[in-house]
Amino acid sequence: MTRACFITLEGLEGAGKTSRLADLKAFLEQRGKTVLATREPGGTTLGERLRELLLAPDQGSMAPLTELLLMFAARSEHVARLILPALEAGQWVLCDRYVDASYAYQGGGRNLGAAPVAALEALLPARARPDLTLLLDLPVELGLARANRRSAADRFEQETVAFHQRVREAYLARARQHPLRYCIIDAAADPDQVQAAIERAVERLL
Ligand SMILES: Nc1ncnc2c1ncn2[C@@H]1O[C@H](COP(=O)(O)OP(=O)(O)O)[C@@H](O)[C@H]1O
Ligand SMILES: Cc1cn([C@H]2C[C@H](O)[C@@H](COP(=O)(O)OP(=O)(O)O)O2)c(=O)[nH]c1=O
Repeated sequence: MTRACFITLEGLEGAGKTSRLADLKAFLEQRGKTVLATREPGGTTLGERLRELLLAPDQGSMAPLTELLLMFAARSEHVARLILPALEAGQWVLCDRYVDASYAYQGGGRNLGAAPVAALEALLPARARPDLTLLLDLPVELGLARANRRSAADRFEQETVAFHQRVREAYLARARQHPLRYCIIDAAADPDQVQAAIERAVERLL
């Protein structure tokens, strides 16, 4: 039996992470895996409460470091209570956003840089490092247009195009720094093509 894997989906708003995660869960279950699908910020009761604070449009701005620390507070709870126990029980874990989102949004979008994110990441256990990160990449305007069609804008979706451009660039820089872990997927393509590319990438872990 192969070891349970930890797979993260990353990308801009509207990239298709939520839709593809559901299909990927079904694909893995067809292969006989038990799968936990979860998201960040969130996943636990406390994490979902922190998510509400972090995303509420009427929250207004917060200091970038406060935002980063709240993301990691939610993540610490998520890792300890959900992700590690699932992996240790042999379940595959699929997570809609994870540490790389902090590099992209707080490090890149909010201009904090990578150092504070790396310092917090170092506090997480080694087993909580993803085996594969699927970066659903697409132009900013396309992602925001899709996200706006879906629902009212949250605190991040209200940000400028320039903010989201920095987020995208920070994600692509992470992918260049971690070429073995990352797989960049063209998320502007049709859903079927995106799903096929994801399944090819995941097949290597099976
Ligand atoms: N490849 C695609 N082409 C066109 N529309 C898509 C594609 N993938 C997702 N969508 C649509 O875009 C919107 C955002 O998708 P979603 O999965 O919620 O993205 P995310 O979780 O990355 O923000 C949804 O309305 C979804 O149906
Ligand atoms: C996990 C994480 C998320 N975020 C942001 C990115 C998203 O805008 C938001 C989560 O919203 P979410 O609804 O999950 O994103 P999407 O619209 O793509 O489905 O939180 C960070 O800024 N840093 C982080 O570490």
